[in-house]
Amino acid sequence: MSLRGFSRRRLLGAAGAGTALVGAGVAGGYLAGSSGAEDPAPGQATVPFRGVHQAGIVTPAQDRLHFVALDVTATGPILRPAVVALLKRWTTAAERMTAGAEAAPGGAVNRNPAAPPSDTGEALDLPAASLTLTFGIGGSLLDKLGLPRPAALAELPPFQRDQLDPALSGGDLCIQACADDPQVAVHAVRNLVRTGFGTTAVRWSQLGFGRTSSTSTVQQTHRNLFGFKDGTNNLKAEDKAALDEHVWVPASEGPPWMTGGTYLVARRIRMHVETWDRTSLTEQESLTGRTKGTGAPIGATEEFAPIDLTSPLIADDAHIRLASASSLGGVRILRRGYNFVDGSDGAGHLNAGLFFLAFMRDPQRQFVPMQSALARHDRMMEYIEHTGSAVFACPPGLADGAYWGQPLLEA
Ligand SMILES: C=CC1=C(C)c2cc3[nH]c(cc4nc(cc5[nH]c(cc1n2)c(C)c5CCC(=O)O)C(CCC(=O)O)=C4C)c(C)c3C=C
Ligand SMILES: [Fe+2]
Repeated sequence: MSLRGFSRRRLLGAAGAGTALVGAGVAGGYLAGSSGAEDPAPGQATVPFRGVHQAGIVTPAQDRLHFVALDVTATGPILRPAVVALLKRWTTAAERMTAGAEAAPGGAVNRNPAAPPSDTGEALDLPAASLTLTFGIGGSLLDKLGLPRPAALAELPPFQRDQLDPALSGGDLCIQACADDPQVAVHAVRNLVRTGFGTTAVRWSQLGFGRTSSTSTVQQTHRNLFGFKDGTNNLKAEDKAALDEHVWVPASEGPPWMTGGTYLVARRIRMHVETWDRTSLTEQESLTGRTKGTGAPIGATEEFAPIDLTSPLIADDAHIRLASASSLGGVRILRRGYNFVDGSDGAGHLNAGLFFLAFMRDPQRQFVPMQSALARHDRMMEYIEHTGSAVFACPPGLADGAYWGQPLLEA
């Protein structure tokens, strides 16, 4: 029986999502880095909402995304209490939905029929589908609250060939919803957005499909819309030392509310797939630095073979050379992006691309040098265009009873 089914909803009752839902998460859920050997049937899995780190970062990347950036519309003396109240409501609803329950007790059909339902209903009867909800804070919200921005949350500099649309960039808050069912991800975002009415307004949002990064060694590498395996040389959940080095903010770096958290860089990258499709296979592989079939580095046969950067077969302006840790003094990032197709552009082209999401300890020291090198020298830039950009601070995971943003707002 689905957690969203009638029996389950009655079982949870009006008050007690907390204990029951945490239990459901542990019983049926993935633990970060688990082997997957005991995974429940597809769609039935739950990912624990609380923990040391937020879910949706190193937990196995699901296949679908709905990402939303919001602005806080409350101002003046009510700003801070309104944000605190909203984050408490969001946390309660998010924890319920990640466990497969409706956004609020009573839900879609079991409340006063003369009042709007407390859940919009489109996920009734659907299981949790590994839903994760990951929350981030934009530097602009800290400015509004009169709180200092961590240096890592400074605005990104302009990069060569950026074509950023302000309407697809920035935001005071973000929520990343990932699930193995698009309807579950959309339902979660819609219900959180609805809960924010009067305090927040949607600034921009992005749907994604076909994860372009694996975040665990048990996952297969999927393909981007250029047809190449993407995520082969990504950081993986199993490499905890690398995550500590490149992803999680250590206590020594501060501020205290970010210890165990990470920063998210989001870039909406349009891919000119029609131009790409008129490019020879040899050129496609040469500018990527990998073969299209197996994903192996050019000159090797296995996908996960080490990249020999002394080889002249990997061109100086190949994507994987320019983005590699050895070309960037050891810099690495955790990629977690998705493909998108937002219809067409009215000029006979698909409005398609990669919604690039990456988590890192300090965007200024990691994303900035990497993207600077790519923007200047990457031959792939002839086929792509960065049209949206945002950076968010993603605080650490929640202990029992805590709400999203609490260490920041109650410091
Ligand atoms: C600034 C960071 C990066 C952007 C922006 C980016 C865009 C982008 N990438 C691809 C396709 C592939 N990227 C691959 C590897 C790769 N990409 C980045 C960073 C950015 N990519 C890194 C750090 C790496 C790994 C480099 C390494 O050390 O080997 C690959 C190869 C497979 C893999 O390892 O993932 C592909 C393919 C596209 C299409 C794109 C923009 C649309
Ligand atoms: Fe890349």
